[in-house]
Amino acid sequence: MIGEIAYRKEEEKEEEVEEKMMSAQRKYTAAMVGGGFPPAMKVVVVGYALTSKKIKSFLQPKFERLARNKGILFVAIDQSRPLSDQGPFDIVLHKLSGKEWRRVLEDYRNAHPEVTVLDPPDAIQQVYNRQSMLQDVADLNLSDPYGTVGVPKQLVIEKDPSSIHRAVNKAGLRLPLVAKPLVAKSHELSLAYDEFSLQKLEPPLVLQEFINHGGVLFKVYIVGEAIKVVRRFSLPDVSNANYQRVWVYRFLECLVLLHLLTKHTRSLCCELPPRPLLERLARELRRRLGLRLFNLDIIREHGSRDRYYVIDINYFPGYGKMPEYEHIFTDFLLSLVKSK
Ligand SMILES: Nc1ncnc2c1ncn2[C@@H]1O[C@H](COP(=O)(O)OP(=O)(O)OP(=O)(O)O)[C@@H](O)[C@H]1O
Ligand SMILES: O=P(O)(O)O[C@H]1[C@H](O)[C@@H](O)[C@H](OP(=O)(O)O)[C@@H](OP(=O)(O)O)[C@H]1O
Ligand SMILES: [Mg+2]
Ligand SMILES: [Mg+2]
Repeated sequence: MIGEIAYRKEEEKEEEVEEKMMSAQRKYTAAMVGGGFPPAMKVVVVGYALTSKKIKSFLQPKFERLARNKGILFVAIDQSRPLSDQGPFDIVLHKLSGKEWRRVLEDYRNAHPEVTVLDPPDAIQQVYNRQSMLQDVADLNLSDPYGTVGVPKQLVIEKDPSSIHRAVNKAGLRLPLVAKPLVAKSHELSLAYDEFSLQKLEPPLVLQEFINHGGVLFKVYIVGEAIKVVRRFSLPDVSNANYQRVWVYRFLECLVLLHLLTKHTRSLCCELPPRPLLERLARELRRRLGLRLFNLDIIREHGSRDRYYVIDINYFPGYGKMPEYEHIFTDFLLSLVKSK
């Protein structure tokens, strides 16, 4: 990768000139980095610790090229070496799992408060668990002239599938229910249409009331203060006609079915949620969650003009699918350094 090679060269040269420089300035200059950056351009060094899947979807060549032109250099973090021995970085982008890695990041944040770590590991943990994921949206209880934003009624089942039926009745949840694994990184989703199917589910999971929403979902991508909304196909509404039988099925199978059913009969129409409502929601959640890189899955209740539900929050989602992400993301990275 061009960025890595350039960076290694820079490290070697840095040793040579270190004595002369005697500067606390951590920014890289073109002279230090070598080819690629115009002379005297301050280079923002972004260390990244991402899975190979994420690197492929996020660090696309067009994005890296644009970043380079704006003076941003992406450098792969080597997990086998101490973080403090690498860099120096201006920003660290990460999405890796494991307790040990979280500890490494926390130690690094404490030792290097001058580096912006996106985002704090503890804050990310909150949205990795579906029990706590939507808590801030519920607490916010947003309601203004543009609409209301809530969360579906939900219940956590830790274990014992035979107790689900009783727990559902006690909590007053109405069927059908969406069952999602408690750990948000797992994407297997089931629909339970009646009491019989409840005992077939495998805890630990979260049960959520299914909300009819016309088969359209809004993905709201958030990058710092920027937001971008796109429409996506979603699960079709549940009616008497399509749930006379008991169905518990995997989400993938469901998506194939959905795709076949809707391909020629539907287009992604309908109005986006009002911008001021989304801006307020994003602003509040950024602050409450302590995150800058996430997206929200939002649905509008069928038959309502302004009743919205947040059903999912994803940390560092698939930005490669967000229109204009290259410009939005690079501007965001530069703004972080500027604001320091
Ligand atoms: N409460 C609900 N009411 C209606 N439909 C829902 C509900 N919850 C989820 N869905 C549907 O199921 C899909 C998957 O659910 P969800 O987004 O929670 O799962 P996920 O695996 O975390 O998805 P992602 O890939 O976005 O991380 C949604 O995109 C939506 O189509
Ligand atoms: O952007 P949306 O449609 O919300 O979907 C994302 C998921 O929510 C993320 O969990 C995926 O990222 P990870 O594979 O890093 O978990 C992410 O993977 P990607 O970055 O490889 O596209 C997406 O699948
Ligand atoms: Mg989702
Ligand atoms: Mg999700």
